Amino acid sequence: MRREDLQNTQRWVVKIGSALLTNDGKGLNKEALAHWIEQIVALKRNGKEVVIVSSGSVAEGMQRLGWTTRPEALHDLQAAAAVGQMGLIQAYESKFARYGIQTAQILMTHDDLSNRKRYLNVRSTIRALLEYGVVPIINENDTVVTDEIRFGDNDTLGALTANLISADVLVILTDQKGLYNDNPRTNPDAELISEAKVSRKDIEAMASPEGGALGKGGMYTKVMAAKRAARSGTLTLIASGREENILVKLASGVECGTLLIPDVEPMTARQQWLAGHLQAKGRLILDAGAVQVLKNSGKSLLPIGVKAQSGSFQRGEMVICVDESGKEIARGLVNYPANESIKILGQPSHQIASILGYMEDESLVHRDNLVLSE
Ligand SMILES: Nc1ncnc2c1ncn2[C@@H]1O[C@H](COP(=O)(O)OP(=O)(O)O)[C@@H](O)[C@H]1O
Ligand SMILES: N[C@@H](CCC(=O)OP(=O)(O)O)C(=O)O
Repeated sequence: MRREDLQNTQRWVVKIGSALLTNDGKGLNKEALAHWIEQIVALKRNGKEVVIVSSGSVAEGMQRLGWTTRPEALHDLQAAAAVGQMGLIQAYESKFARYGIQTAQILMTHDDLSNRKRYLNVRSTIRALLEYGVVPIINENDTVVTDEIRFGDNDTLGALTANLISADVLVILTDQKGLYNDNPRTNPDAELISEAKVSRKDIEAMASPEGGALGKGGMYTKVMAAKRAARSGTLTLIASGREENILVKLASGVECGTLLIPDVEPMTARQQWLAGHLQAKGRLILDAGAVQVLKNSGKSLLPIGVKAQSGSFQRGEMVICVDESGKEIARGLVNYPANESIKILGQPSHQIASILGYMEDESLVHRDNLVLSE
């Protein structure tokens, strides 16, 4: 993959972070917004499809409510987000309208993406919108999520969106020029990394979770987002939204920002959906034989290879499969609820019916519902 190849890419997800969208915490930076929109219009005229993942609702809500510091309490954050989302979407809508381009608001939660039906629905809605030339503008549905089930940062949402629509490119615009080998906010000698493969282990350590006062997740969630995006073969660009014409420059292959190249085997759409489940309800501890079978032969997980379990899960919920040292091997949807699976652990599958009185499946996790972790 070379920078010039970016000219030939088609489907882009552009994530614009809180740190960038707001004027030092005083509401939205409407001038900057107008400049990104102008560039997105240019990309569209060049034949690209663009989906925007935009933060900024909490910051805009704080401004509208006259609050100067980001509230701590969840209900206050949610109130600010509900007020601010109005302003955010108004700003996008009115600016795109000047170019005769329609926009659409999509608010998503983690639940929407882990429920297979809702996931497929939102996927076809976004595809339809793109077909009609509309620019979808996505944010987390902050008003309905609780702390345990939120994405929190929009980098993760951007990556899952890129997976959802098999985007070619995920651009993460932020307030730094890209990924540095150390946090430039605390280390003035930190150097910008122009290009790296996503499988490089050291890039995670370089990226600190410390962000600015308004952003969530810092650079760490951006690097993790690039790794997630790579599951659909999507390449990630982390770049400064403050640089003039940044999107147009990136699209024409100019070297700026950090290019994170997917160098891992892309997953199938179903595997991406499985891997995108951020919350698991339980753990299964596998013996060494089962670990090998899962890793090397792509077979289902049978109860005989499971030594222990924890957590309370229902049939069809996500569980993490770990080896005896606790290292994650795979994730998958379990075929039996916790109170039944505990009875069949270590047992051969032909015993399931006599132990439980019925047999749903001979496996605890079927291979179609299983995805290997890194
Ligand atoms: N290695 C790094 N390179 C660049 N920025 C970093 C790094 N580690 C941490 N950061 C911090 O991440 C911040 C961007 O993240 P964040 O504040 O969450 O912004 P956003 O709202 O755009 O997601 C930067 O301002 C910077 O201070
Ligand atoms: N959904 C929140 C965005 C969360 C957030 O700040 O994320 P990020 O821009 O990744 O630091 C909002 O609109 O304010």
